[in-house]
Amino acid sequence: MVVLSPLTGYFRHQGNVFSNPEDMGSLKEKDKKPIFDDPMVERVRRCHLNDLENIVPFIALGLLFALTSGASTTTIVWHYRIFVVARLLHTIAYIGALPQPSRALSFFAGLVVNVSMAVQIIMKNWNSF
Ligand SMILES: N[C@@H](CCC(=O)N[C@@H](CS)C(=O)NCC(=O)O)C(=O)O
Repeated sequence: MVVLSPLTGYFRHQGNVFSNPEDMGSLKEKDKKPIFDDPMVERVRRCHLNDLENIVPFIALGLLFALTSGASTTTIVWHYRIFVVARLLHTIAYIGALPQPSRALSFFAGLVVNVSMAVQIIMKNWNSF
């Protein structure tokens, strides 16, 4: 997820795809137009947004899971491992425009981990709510 911001910047500079006038200083006057529909820049931005939708909840759930669920260390670590691999594969599938269902499967693997942790946290702490 952290790499996707610089990757967006890389594709912006590669194709002179800037969205703000102040970013276009090096361009000729006729080329100084904001561009919001470059396929590669938008792809990386969608991938970044999808990471935010999934990794931010994972951080909160992963912490609560480790601290409150009572699950064994092995169970916790395997949830983390599967999530990390799933999200790396999701990024590779998205940025590489790999054929579906590669991206969908990696997305669902990460989602299952988040749902599994959420369910276990709720079940363990139900009486404390
Ligand atoms: N916000 C997502 C919700 C569903 C989702 O995350 N789907 C996965 C698997 S198909 C995905 O990679 N969506 C593409 C995206 O978020 O740009 C969307 O708009 O698609």
